[in-house]
Amino acid sequence: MKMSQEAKKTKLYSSRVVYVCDLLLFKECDKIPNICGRAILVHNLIRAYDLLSHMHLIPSEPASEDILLSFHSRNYIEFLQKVEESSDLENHEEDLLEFGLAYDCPLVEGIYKFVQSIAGASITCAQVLVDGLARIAINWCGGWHHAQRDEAEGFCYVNDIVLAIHKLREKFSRILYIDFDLHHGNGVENAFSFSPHVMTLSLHKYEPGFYPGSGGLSDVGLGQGRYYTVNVPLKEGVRDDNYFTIFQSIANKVWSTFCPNAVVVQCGADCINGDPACGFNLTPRGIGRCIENVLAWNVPTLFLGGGGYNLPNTARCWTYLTSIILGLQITSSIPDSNLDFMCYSPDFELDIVRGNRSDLNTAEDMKHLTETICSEYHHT
Ligand SMILES: O=C(CCc1ccccc1NC(=O)c1cccc(C(F)(F)F)c1)NO
Ligand SMILES: [Zn+2]
Repeated sequence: MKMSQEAKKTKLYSSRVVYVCDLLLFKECDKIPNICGRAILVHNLIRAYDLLSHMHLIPSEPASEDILLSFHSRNYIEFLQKVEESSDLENHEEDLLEFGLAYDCPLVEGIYKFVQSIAGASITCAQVLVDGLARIAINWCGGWHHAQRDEAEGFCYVNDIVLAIHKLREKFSRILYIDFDLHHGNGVENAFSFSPHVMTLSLHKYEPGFYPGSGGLSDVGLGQGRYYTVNVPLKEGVRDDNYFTIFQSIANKVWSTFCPNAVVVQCGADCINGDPACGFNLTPRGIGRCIENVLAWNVPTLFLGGGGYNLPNTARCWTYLTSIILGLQITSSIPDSNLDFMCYSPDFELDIVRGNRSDLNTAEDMKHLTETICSEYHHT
């Protein structure tokens, strides 16, 4: 049967990798606490390694009010619009607190435009996958997994991930969300805990008093969504081998039982050795092996950023992951054409080696986690 022009175009794109390249978005991203300058640092390193020429660069469209309301409450969105216009913030004190706009989510300048921009980038990527214009999309300015429907939380002002998954649901019936960030992806899990169409899989540090505190082994989803929430609570110091082994076991079980037709991956880099969060002892190679597993599934996949407070290391990590996604080998010596070359001193190497701190996860811990999680499927 003769291929139509349109089908040929889509066929052509379906092997493509789309990358959100938008200087306005990078500027908005700088407003997020503690990661000022990170977005452009990541972009500059990806460019210095000449990876941009292998991707289809797209600008980001700000999210409309309607799209934001597909997850967030009208109260929250209207408050953001109101507070952006008003100059006298004094008598909004208690409202600010009610919507989480305090402490780790201080009010940022032009907050509504900021939220439209941050959410819009991930939704733009989801739209590209829905339209079949590419099989893979990357937005390193996304991944804000703590935001709840009616409040900001944990540096997350809008849940771009939930909004992107909601957009993907227009075309895909079973979506797997994978969260590699050091912290539990509570906002995304909460949004879909009752849904059998979205499976959320989060690997994170889990110990008394560690933020956000949710994501225990017994947290398996609710109602129709029971057993469509998977949590892998880990102790501190986990290393690449333990992490990859348990991810591979669970991911392959999830693949064969849930059969996702689209995947969203949050690649928060605060799980990497050297991050001030100082939780895990992973290297980008460890996460790289996990996403190679995901790439082998060959279904539409959206890659997002997230945490990552050692800015040069986060740039190293996401540049390395971009090369894995593209299937390209890149040199470990940072190109001296890079604008921020001095940030990568003293080694000027892309590789991040693991630390010597011990992995508190014993072989028994890992065996127990794997058996408990992989045996869950006998119920369904
Ligand atoms: O990374 C996060 C947010 C973590 C968070 C939530 C609520 C309150 C504080 C934090 N911040 C940190 O855990 C943290 C860890 C290391 C370094 C920093 C930094 F931003 F101050 F550098 C912050 N989620 O994936
Ligand atoms: Zn985090």
